[in-house]
Parts: sequence; C-alpha cells; structure tokens
Amino acid sequence: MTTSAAPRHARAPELAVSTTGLRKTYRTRKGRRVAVEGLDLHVPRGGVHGFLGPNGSGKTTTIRMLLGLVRPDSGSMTLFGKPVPAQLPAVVDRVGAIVEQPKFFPAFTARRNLELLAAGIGAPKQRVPEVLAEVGLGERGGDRFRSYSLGMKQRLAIAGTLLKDPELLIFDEPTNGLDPAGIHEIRQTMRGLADAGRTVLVSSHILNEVQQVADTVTIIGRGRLLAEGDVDAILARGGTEAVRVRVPDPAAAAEVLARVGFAPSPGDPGTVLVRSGAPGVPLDSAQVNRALADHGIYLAELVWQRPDLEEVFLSLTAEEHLGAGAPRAAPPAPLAPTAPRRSGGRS
Ligand SMILES: Nc1ncnc2c1ncn2[C@@H]1O[C@H](COP(=O)(O)OP(=O)(O)OP(=O)(O)O)[C@@H](O)[C@H]1O
Repeated sequence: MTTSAAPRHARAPELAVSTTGLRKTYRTRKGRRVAVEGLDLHVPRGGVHGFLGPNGSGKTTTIRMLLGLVRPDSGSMTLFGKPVPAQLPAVVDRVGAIVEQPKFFPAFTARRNLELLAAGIGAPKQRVPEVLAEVGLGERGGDRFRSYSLGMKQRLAIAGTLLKDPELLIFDEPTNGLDPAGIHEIRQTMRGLADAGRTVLVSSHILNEVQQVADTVTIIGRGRLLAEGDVDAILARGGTEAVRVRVPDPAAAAEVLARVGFAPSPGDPGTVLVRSGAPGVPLDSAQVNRALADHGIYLAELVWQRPDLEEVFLSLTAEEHLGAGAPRAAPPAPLAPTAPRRSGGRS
C-alpha cells in the first residue's frame, strides 16, 4: 500500500524534484536486478525532505539518476520543473550534492581546500568564508583538514556544495559513520540550510534519525514508493500510540484493562503495553491509571510510546508481504497537512 499523507507539495507551484514512473535495472551475472521500480518522488521547495528506505532500496540509484550519473530504463525526472537529464545543464548550478565523499588535502587548511575547490568549479573565492560560516566552521577555517573530527569533515563537504549558492542540496547518507555528536551536527546543519530557504533532500537508511529533522519524507522499499508526505501526518496515520505500564502482576493488569475497553498486549518483562481499544479514540493515560487503581493495582511506571518512522515502515512492509488474497487493513482517513517545521528540530 502507498500512503500519501496530504503533502504540502500538493499545493506547491513547482517542485524542487520530481520523478514519475522511474525505473532502473542493473545487469548482473544472475540476470537483471531491479533497483528502482516505477518510483514517483515529489520533493517540495524549501525544508528538509528525507528520502528513506533500508539498505539496497534504491536511494543512491535514484539520486544518481537525478544527477545524470546513471541512465534510467524508463520514467521521467525533473529538477525545478526542467526535465533531466535533457535540461540538466540549465539547472545544474542550482543543485549541490554529496554522493561520494569529496577528497580534501589533509595537510591543507579547510579554507585552502575550499579555495582550491572554488577555483576548480568556477565559484568566487569570496564565497569561502561565507560557506564556512554557514556550516558553523567560521572559527575553524584556518585548521588543517586532518585535525577535523568526522562530523567537521562532513560539514566541510557540505560547505563545498554551497560554493555556488545552490537552492537544492542533495545529500546521500551524510551521517554514515558518524557518532551521535557528529550526527547531531549534520542534522543541525541541514536544519540551518533549510531555515535559510534552501531545499535539502537527504537520504538515509536510519529512518528515525531523519524523522527528527525532516519536514516531509518519502519512504521507499525495494525501489517502490511506500509512503510520502509530512512527517507528522505519516506518523499519525502509520502507527498507534501506546503507554507502557510497569505493574507487579502484568497478567492481572492486562485482564482488568481489557475488561474496561483498552487493548493491552504483553510488553517487556513486568510491563503491559496499552493501546486505545476503539479505532479513532485517543488513548487517555489517566484513564489507564484510574482503571488499574480502581482494581487495587498500582503502577510503578507509565511511559508513553510514540510511533516512529521505523514502526511505520515495518507496518507498511508487513502489508506488502501479505499474499495477494490476504485481507488488507482499510486505508486510514486522510489527514490535514501539518505546518512545516522551521526551527530547532525534533527530539
Ligand atoms: N552498479 C550496480 N550493479 C548491480 N547492482 C547494483 C548496482 N548499484 C546498485 N545495485 C543494486 O541495486 C539495488 C539498489 O541499490 P542502491 O545502492 O540504489 O540502494 P540504496 O537504498 O542506496 O542502499 P544503501 O542504503 O545501502 O546505499 C541494490 O540491490 C543494489 O545491490
């Protein structure tokens, strides 16, 4: 099933990126391998758009096709409304991308490295201090590249993509290999770029990592679209809220909760997961607490379990794995679009 959660871009006059029916197969010794299977992608202008899917789901292949590095078998693509690859030269200066790690000279300063890069791509040298500042390296531009942390190296790579002042930035798995601090730095950098009015298209196989910074996402699996739209709307449709209660006797608590209309299920040892018992009725944690206390069961802990994009992905792919004749869940009602997130990120 494809979930389309009332994306903002439905009203946008022009998308930063779009693909229609995009397909790519690779020739292998065992025959043809389908990498991208009829993919429709819609990236609105402005904000951070997460392009998400597990390893091998076709993200890099799609990005490489958009950048003219790989030729699709069929389908169409546009960047800022211009068909690519046919009109790529007309839009290429509006796009900056990191698909592979750029090579910097370890013994040169970050500033010198960017000056060399600027000369190579015909960007003005005056942009160098500006782009260093934009990625938060303004104070460290005089340090040698080899003294940088991995997160700083990746931010320098991002600075390199900004030299020509592009409107659209495409980053393929920019947090690969980074520690949590480095991941946080890159997230903040992407948020800052989007808040400054650029469009950031970022791919990742770690869905929850991007959930924290993306305004909109496209989730793919095995080269096919699974869900797209505003993060909050996809979360609201794709997963169910639950509370985890820790009680002395989980079986007794589950029985009580089921009797009064909740939907309990076993949690970690010593806990019960409680969901709303009726579709569309929000879960009320105070009622859970009261129901248990009324039956002499006092909880030691109550923790909200909010749905995340990993959970949404798993539920979407679980549906995909159902046989053709198996019953499918009815699609949830459409939701109103949510306002774009503009600062601070999510926790
Ligand atoms: N040059 C190639 N030749 C043959 N098969 C390829 C080639 N490049 C990619 N593939 C296959 O195409 C599929 C999609 O790969 P792709 O790298 O686009 O996925 P991905 O989502 O970017 O994965 P990852 O997160 O691991 O980078 C995979 O099955 C992969 O093995």
